Amino acid sequence: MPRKFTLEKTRNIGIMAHIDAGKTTTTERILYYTGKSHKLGEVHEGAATMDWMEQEQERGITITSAATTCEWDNHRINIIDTPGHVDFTVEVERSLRVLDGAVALFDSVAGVEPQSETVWRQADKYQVPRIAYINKMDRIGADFERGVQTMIDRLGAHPVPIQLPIGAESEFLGIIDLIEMKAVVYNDDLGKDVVVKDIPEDLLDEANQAREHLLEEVSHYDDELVEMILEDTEIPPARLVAAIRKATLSSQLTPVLCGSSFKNKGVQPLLDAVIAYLPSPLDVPPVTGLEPVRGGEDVEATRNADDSEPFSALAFKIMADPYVGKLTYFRVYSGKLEAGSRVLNVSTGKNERIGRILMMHANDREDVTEVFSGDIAAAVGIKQVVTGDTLAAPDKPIKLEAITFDDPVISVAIEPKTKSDQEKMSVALGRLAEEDPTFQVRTNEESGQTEISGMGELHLEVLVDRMMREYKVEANVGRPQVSYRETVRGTAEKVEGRHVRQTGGSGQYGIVYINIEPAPGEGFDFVNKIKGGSIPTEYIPSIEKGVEESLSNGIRAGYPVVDVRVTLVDGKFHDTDSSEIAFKIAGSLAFKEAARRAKPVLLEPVFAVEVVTPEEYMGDVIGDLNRRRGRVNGMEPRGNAQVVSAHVPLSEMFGYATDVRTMSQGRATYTMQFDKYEEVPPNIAEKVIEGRTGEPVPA
Ligand SMILES: Nc1nc2c(ncn2[C@@H]2O[C@H](COP(=O)(O)OP(=O)(O)OP(=O)(O)O)[C@@H](O)[C@H]2O)c(=O)[nH]1
Repeated sequence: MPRKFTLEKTRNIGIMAHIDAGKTTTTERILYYTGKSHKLGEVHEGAATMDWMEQEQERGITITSAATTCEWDNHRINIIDTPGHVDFTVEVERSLRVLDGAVALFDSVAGVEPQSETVWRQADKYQVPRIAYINKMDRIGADFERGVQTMIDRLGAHPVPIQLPIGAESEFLGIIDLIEMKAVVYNDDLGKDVVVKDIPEDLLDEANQAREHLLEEVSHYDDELVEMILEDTEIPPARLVAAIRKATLSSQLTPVLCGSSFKNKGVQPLLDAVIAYLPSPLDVPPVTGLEPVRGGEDVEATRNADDSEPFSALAFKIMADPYVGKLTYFRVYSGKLEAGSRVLNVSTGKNERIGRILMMHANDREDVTEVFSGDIAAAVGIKQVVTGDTLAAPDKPIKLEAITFDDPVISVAIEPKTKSDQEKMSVALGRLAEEDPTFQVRTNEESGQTEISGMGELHLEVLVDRMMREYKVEANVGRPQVSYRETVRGTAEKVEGRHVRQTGGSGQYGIVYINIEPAPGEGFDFVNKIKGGSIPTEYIPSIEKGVEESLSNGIRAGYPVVDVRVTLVDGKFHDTDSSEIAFKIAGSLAFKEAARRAKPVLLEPVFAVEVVTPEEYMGDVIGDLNRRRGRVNGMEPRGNAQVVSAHVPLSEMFGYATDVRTMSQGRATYTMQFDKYEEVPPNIAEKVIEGRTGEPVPA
């Protein structure tokens, strides 16, 4: 079966938005107009087709990113759903990795909100070309110009309107298209009665100015356009579109559109803009990766978006599906893949048979026999796979760069209610962890309890909820605990680790000397400076292993140790009594002693918190943040409210949702996101250590 759409006519896009900006509604409308969904569902009444998970409907937030395929104007658009809540940044990261372009969606009243900032920066990191859509133009307080200004102020972006709104709030009637210089007026709220006409007299001046601004901005990136402007040549719309496209693809500017998805105004022009300005798979650089070489070092290689190249794809999402089992969402970068054929999971080294290939639509799925480069689809039948694995042609493998994720910052203990729950629980947790790399499961060595950890309270809540509902596990859930870390602030030199047992039989003999020092941002670094063979090379890896094992057991409180450099400087061995195990133990002992001497400290996750509150509660909000050990960084007016931004340790933020509501009679809202690890003040560190180890706090 030949491909239905050429690569030029394919768009892989994401919609990035702050929570509640209207992403679900907009996606719904897109699916409606592209004919894949037949009724307009009001999101919070549970009819929305994208938010198919129960929890999502109840909470009204989009949690999992599913890829949805639709068609518009003879193009295929794959929409990779990206969530707006920072507890799910992993979803954002993974979708940014596989999409080629994005629609950044903003609320016309709030403008750019804090979490849009996070996502925007992530998109900068992956150099994703974007167009912006200022939604909710029908809301009271809607202000297109201010929305655009906040993109400059808060994102440092280069927004250029290619549309203007006609009216605002309840008077929002449609848009002015600055390319065609026409008015698009919606006569109803269903998006059915649309007329294109001349720009209304009273908006003509404004439209001309905006058009001039657009031409000026775009001409910075197009010399020929400058000439046309200077010579007063009429610029054909297609010529202008091409110039905007070029500047958008190189991320030099962001075209801005507007609308009201809820009132069905502006959605079709948005779809047109996706096709006009966002990249096809051919417009983004070819992927690079490493090609394994038998018996040698891997070599760098690229794969072009081309069906005749060897098959390569990235698995970006694994989902347990109640009907077909495990679904692996993947993006094909090169080549093609037939259902029933074999691929190599380059990351595991195992060959896997692809059972079925499915194209996912919002509310149905279509079996396809073949997928081509640039496609996004889901495979059934891959046994061993995790997010970020590369799938490739077995005879021409390549390993694409894996997706990187932050470590979890929060954990809870969970205890199954009965013996049969115990088994179900381990299956459920295993599956959920497979789907979500920022969700980890471990057994606490001391208590024997199962601990799960993730990126925030909500993240864990949702996962526990899914475990109970989808896998019918009954369990008691403990209170959320912060994931602390340990590190050293000082140094220690030539610290001995001695493991010597020579009481008959073959003894054990290993002595090592190490230095330890802080290594900010490096995780763990091991340096071998053994000279003159004081320890034979074959024992060095065992010493490193011994040190590494100690790292995970902590120094004072049993939390993982990070950002240290350990240098092996000297040692002693015995011809017959030395062994790998003896050196491993010596390494571990040396580390424990050295770390203890090098000013160990406890680190805690600190979150960037932004509270939006009416002026009259600002004093209370700030006072409360101070009591939570928060550092208030600034305040600024936004509309008729005040925005307070602060850094607050996660351990002090439990229950904040309720407290802030009580404090402000329900009127203040807040957002928080992980920022960095910082040292815990000594008096508090003592309490944490006591709580963890049961050791008394010194008076
Ligand atoms: N007035 C108005 N309300 C809108 C518009 N678009 C969406 N909404 C409303 O805004 C609320 C949030 O919309 P959603 O589509 O769920 O927002 P979202 O960005 O998907 O939110 P999450 O899934 O929670 O991240 C809903 O009550 C919508 O009805 C719009 O254009 N105008």
